[in-house]
Amino acid sequence: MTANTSAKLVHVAVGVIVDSQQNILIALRPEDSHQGGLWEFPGGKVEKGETVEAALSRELNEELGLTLISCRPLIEIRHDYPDKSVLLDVWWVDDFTGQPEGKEGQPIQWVSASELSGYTFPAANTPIIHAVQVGLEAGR
Ligand SMILES: Nc1nc2c([nH]c(=O)n2[C@@H]2O[C@H](COP(=O)(O)OP(=O)(O)OP(=O)(O)O)[C@@H](O)[C@H]2O)c(=O)[nH]1
Ligand SMILES: [Mg+2]
Repeated sequence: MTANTSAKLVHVAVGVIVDSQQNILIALRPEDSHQGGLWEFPGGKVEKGETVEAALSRELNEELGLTLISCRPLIEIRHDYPDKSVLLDVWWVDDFTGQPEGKEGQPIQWVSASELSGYTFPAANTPIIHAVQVGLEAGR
């Protein structure tokens, strides 16, 4: 049987969380996960019947213990990995409450926009990182 990649497109809600000092929160993906051992912007799969914002809010709570207050769309990226196709729906997270923790044991780190270039992310993230750097330079 021939796989139909578009039928398997995985819709993912992704948050670029920015604090008052313009630092960005990144997390390390577990070794045994898809694109494991690479850094990511927190988020996860949009469930059936869920809006992207609701998925983002749920994922930020599950993964980091944060409560989302406000977010705005940043960029949408469609990327085909050899084993999987993803639609990354990326949002600025401008306001949240709570102190982020790696609730699933994942290391987390606050980094400046320029420091992002020193971390290895999945291939799909290259245009996201560019958009974050341009956006923060322009004062969003
Ligand atoms: N969260 C997140 N996922 C990303 C990024 N870049 C990227 O290619 N992905 C891909 O998006 C897909 C879904 O993300 P995820 O693993 O966070 O999904 P999830 O939280 O629902 O995890 P689960 O499958 O263990 O329930 C993965 O295939 C992952 O490799 C990113 O910056 N953040
Ligand atoms: Mg996730």
